Amino acid sequence: MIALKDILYKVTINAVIGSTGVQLNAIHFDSRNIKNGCVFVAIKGTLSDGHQFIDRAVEQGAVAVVCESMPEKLKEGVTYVEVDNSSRALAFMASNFYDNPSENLKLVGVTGTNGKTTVASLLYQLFKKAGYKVGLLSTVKIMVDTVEHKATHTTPDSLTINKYLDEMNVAGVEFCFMEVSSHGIHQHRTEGLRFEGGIFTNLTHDHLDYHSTFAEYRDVKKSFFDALPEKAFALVNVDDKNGLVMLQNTKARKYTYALKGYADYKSQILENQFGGLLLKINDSEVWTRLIGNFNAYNILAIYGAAELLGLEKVEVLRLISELESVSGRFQYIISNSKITAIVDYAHTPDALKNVLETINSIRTKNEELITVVGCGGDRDKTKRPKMGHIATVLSTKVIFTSDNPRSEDPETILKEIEKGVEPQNFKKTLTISDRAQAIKTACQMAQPNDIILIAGKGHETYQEIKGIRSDFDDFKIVQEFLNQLNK
Ligand SMILES: CC(=O)N[C@H]1[C@@H](OP(=O)(O)OP(=O)(O)OC[C@H]2O[C@@H](n3ccc(=O)[nH]c3=O)[C@H](O)[C@@H]2O)O[C@H](CO)[C@@H](O)[C@@H]1O[C@H](C)C(=O)N[C@@H](C)C(=O)N[C@H](CCC(=O)O)C(=O)O
Ligand SMILES: Nc1ncnc2c1ncn2[C@@H]1O[C@H](COP(=O)(O)OP(=O)(O)OP(=O)(O)O)[C@@H](O)[C@H]1O
Ligand SMILES: N[C@H](CCC[C@H](N)C(=O)O)C(=O)O
Ligand SMILES: [Mg+2]
Repeated sequence: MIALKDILYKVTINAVIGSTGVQLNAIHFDSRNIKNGCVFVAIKGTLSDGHQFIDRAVEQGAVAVVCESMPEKLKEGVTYVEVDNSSRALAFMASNFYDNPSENLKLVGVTGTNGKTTVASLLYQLFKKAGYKVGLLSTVKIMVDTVEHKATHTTPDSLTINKYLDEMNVAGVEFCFMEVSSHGIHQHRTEGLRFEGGIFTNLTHDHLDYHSTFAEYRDVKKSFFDALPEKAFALVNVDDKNGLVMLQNTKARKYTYALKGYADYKSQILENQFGGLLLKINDSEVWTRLIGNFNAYNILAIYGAAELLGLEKVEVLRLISELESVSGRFQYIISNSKITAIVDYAHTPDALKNVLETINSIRTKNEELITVVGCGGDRDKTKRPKMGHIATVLSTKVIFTSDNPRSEDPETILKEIEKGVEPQNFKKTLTISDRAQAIKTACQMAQPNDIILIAGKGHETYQEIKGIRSDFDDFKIVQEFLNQLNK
């Protein structure tokens, strides 16, 4: 048990009704989870307003309520705290509740449109190989050193983040790498955490359904760097035109990385093949099993971060050469008849373009490149025609299919993707909304030495159609069809 007043440190309070000495056993922001003795934090969400559920939370046993406006009906014996912003309050309360666990380890946040999972996961791998106890909060999974937990978000809510950081403290974790999504920053999920460093990968088109303009999306990312403390490092990709924008108002120590321009950490691609990349980083050569130009940026980011966190340069280079690719990121198999099937999480126009350009730079021109791709429902619709255009321009054949349509009509999404296809490219395309059928058709069409790219879902092991999630794994499915078809 802990007193309410002990977890309100740093929370901006407007008014209090009742005693802040009340004892609590848990914090909840969803009335459906409330049990006796907890505090309910009412948050204005995107679908509903948590303030509507205050009465229900109190009926279910909440002894305290944190809200942005006092409810009309107050219950005797319950404490009500009015704050400026409930999401921020929740983040500080969560951190206080778990005794500020981010202060007991070195926490590094990775933000940007693409590459967050890759950079965070590779840093986790690298620091594990260097012999440390390490934590990871990522889209793919959460790791408390060697113990794996399921991830539901890229950046979980502040209560979940602090709960896992606390577990990491107990396990003796020294470094934790976490993805910081724009939704996460905007919803104050990372507020109140003490970061040792921040990494910016890039900024391209995504989430313009949630952030109304690109400038707003950029400024949300920037606010993460604005909030870094003086002791922290801010490491940004300056080949991206928004890299320096991220550094404009930060108090943190500023570092840059680049393949093209001038930077503190520089790299050059010496070789780029299916076997991996040969890079020159500052003045040393290093081989990595990761593939594609964009991974040269990811490798450079982890090299810089590892050095800034105190690892020895030569050791970092040696460990980079041992790193394995991240699940669902350019994950590939070569079948018996030499068909290459690649599964990649490219779900933004820029990621799709990068992956296709990488494949085109490696393949010899007489093979086909068959791309199977779709776009998620209940997400930024303006990505759809752009991805349709990119897929058809950069592939020899394209099968449009469903990604996670969620609550939307799959056929409507497919029509919006097709709008981006130029007339001369239509003959390259097929539309098969059933994703398994689309993958099967690609396998049937493929001849020896051809390449199949299955984009958009990467590591995901489900598909969500009309709100129902069923098991679905691109990598397993393509393997099965290639086997079945004796290819
Ligand atoms: C759009 C969005 O970001 N939504 C997130 C948000 O929910 P919301 O604002 O919609 O919540 P709401 O349903 O309106 O409810 C408002 C409040 O009332 C409460 N409530 C609601 C119903 C009830 O009966 N009782 C009750 O108390 C809710 O718990 C909530 O506190 O806050 C929730 C709690 O933190 C999140 O789980 C939820 O993520 C949803 C599931 C989601 O899909 N989010 C995606 C878009 C997301 O966050 N993605 C990013 C990665 C994006 C990327 O970079 O690619 C991520 O970091 O994962
Ligand atoms: N540095 C990069 N620059 C551009 N594209 C990249 C980069 N790294 C990876 N990609 C592409 O973007 C896809 C997603 O990569 P990754 O999962 O690392 O990004 P993310 O930022 O974590 O995405 P999410 O926002 O969904 O969490 C990869 O499958 C690859 O196609
Ligand atoms: N974090 C991203 C992942 C998108 C992955 C794609 N497969 C989809 O479902 O749209 C999002 O929630 O927008
Ligand atoms: Mg991610």
